[in-house]
Amino acid sequence: MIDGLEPEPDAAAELFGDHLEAGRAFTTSLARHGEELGLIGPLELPRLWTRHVLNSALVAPLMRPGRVGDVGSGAGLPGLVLAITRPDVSFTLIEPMERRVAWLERQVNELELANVTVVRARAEESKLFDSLDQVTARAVSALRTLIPVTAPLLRAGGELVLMKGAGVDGEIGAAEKAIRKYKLRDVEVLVLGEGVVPANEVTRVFRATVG
Ligand SMILES: C[S@@+](CC[C@H](N)C(=O)[O-])C[C@H]1O[C@@H](n2cnc3c(N)ncnc32)[C@H](O)[C@@H]1O
Repeated sequence: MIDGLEPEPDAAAELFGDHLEAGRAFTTSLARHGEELGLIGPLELPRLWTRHVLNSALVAPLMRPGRVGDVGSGAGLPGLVLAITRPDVSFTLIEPMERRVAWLERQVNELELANVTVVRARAEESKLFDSLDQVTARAVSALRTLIPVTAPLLRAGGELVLMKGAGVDGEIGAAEKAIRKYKLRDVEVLVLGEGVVPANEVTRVFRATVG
């Protein structure tokens, strides 16, 4: 077995349900090829499941049937993991880097994911403005700069679901101007994964509605 695969079998079963085999296949590919393709650092291998894959899957229950954009998908986090766990939702993975786009497309083919489109672009140049029901992002940038990049992609009433670390409250304070400019309402921070993943892997989500 490759290091880093499934040290948390109960959490994996709970979060992936019927889609656990696909989750394992994706994680195995990422463990095998992620470092050489520059998708993950060598230190990430032992914590691929908990810190990256399970962490991404925690957001799946927040997804609504409709069209979701994942800005800066990189290795497919959270976009591919969400597409695996939520076949009822259409995902558009937005990523500018050619090698990462090639990886995402290869995974879509290998995992036979019919609910994913990959767009090679920066979000600001993606021509997806006003079109999406929800937008996710993980490890892309602080809210102050992330909100101006993600909020314009949403239709009126659409929702930001931005994965954040423990510093999210400070990021919200620094993003006040952007929160006002993009007319974000119902702003809240959700804490996900308590009792499911190890305490140090609990994640936070900045959630807000546009307009
Ligand atoms: C640190 S990586 C995180 C990747 C992945 N979301 C994760 O959690 O592992 C940030 C990614 O965001 C992409 N990115 C940065 N700015 C972007 C933008 N304006 N629009 C779309 N993608 C962007 C980068 O190319 C990179 O793949």
